[in-house]
Amino acid sequence: MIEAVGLTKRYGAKTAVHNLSFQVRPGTVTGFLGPNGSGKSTTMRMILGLDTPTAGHVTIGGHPFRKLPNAPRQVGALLDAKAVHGGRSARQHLLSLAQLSGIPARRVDEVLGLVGLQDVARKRSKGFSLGMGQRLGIASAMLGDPQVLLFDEPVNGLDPEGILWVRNLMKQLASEGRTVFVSSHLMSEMALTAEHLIVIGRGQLLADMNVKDFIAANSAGFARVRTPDTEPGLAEKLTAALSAAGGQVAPEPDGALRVTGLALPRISDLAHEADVRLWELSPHQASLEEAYMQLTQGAVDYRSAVPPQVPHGAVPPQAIAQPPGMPPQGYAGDPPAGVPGPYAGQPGPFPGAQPQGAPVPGPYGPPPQPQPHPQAQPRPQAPAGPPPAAPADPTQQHSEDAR
Ligand SMILES: Nc1ncnc2c1ncn2[C@@H]1O[C@H](COP(=O)(O)OP(=O)(O)OP(=O)(O)O)[C@@H](O)[C@H]1O
Repeated sequence: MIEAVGLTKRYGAKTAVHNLSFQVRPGTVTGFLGPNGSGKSTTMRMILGLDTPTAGHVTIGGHPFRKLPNAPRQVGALLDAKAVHGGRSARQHLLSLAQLSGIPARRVDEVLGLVGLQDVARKRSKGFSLGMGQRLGIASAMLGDPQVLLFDEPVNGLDPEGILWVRNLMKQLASEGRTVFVSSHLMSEMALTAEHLIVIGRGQLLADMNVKDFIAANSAGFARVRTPDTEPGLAEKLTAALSAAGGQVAPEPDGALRVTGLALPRISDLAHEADVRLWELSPHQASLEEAYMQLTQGAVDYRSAVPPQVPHGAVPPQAIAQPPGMPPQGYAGDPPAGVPGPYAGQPGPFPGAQPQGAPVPGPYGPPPQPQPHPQAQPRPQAPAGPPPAAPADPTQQHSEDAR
């Protein structure tokens, strides 16, 4: 298990990570999400002993990485796939890592086969594509058959077959009882890969919960209702009836109606009372991407000049409070100065965080109201995994000194 407590990292005046506390448990793929510059890589580097926290601490199996007995044999990481000597072949690269950690050469050939690089094993890695580099990085991480694995953007540059392979690999590793912590910007992929999410924005914890709860907590479900196309005027009649009953009704591009604020049975009854036949009445839930965009709206440091639309089914924009010690910054899309965000003035160490264990809104009820957030959600203990065997050398990745 990885455990961070009050983890903080400042680079001069810049606070990259602020008072971050979370646990990454074995037996589950835990996704690590956050906008660009939110502190994911910094957090991963601190976990791997490559950066020293300004305050707080982070441990793996109860020990700081640097004090782990035979750390490289217990923890594997992919931080930067380009951190490879380009003049060496894939096999030479892995062999040198293996030799440093006392891993037999046959394991090198095993992992090359595992990641599908056996045919190019003797080619210089500088000719590798982005996807091949990612596979080599994953091979390095898995070289020691470690119990704890960290992957920073592992599917970056992979083709659809490669993405599917990484997804299955992560799940397989977790099902073996390993701790798998993976960052990604691809929400659709995270929704398929991770069971649990840790979301940060501007270095602060925004959410620590399972994917299903995360979507429910950060988006409102809706109903799609369709009246017969053959009978003009029915949609308007139904809209009037639903609106009078307190529902919010919006047209969908295909002519159906999107209804929030009313439960499905109530919509059905109201349609019946208004003598409106229905061709469709179906429940819908926002996607992880919609929920994520909604949660992190106030915590995005870098965005295009044209801000994205707030997705349908998502809760209203939320402001992420600035942590103490962080310089005031102006962000496109932030609430105007002086307008308190919904979390302003709320107690607790993570003012921008989402509640865990808070009542999850009904799928067709009003959007959820933000709450102060306890920092850890109780999760069932995963079964113990196989003992760690051999190394991957995260210190091959760029270090604090190198930055
Ligand atoms: N060595 C450093 N010196 C100064 N500032 C740094 C250093 N490393 C990171 N930062 C800053 O800390 C913040 C967090 O950076 P970090 O790379 O951890 O974010 P990230 O979430 O991994 O971003 P991305 O998704 O773009 O990879 C950024 O503002 C970054 O510029």
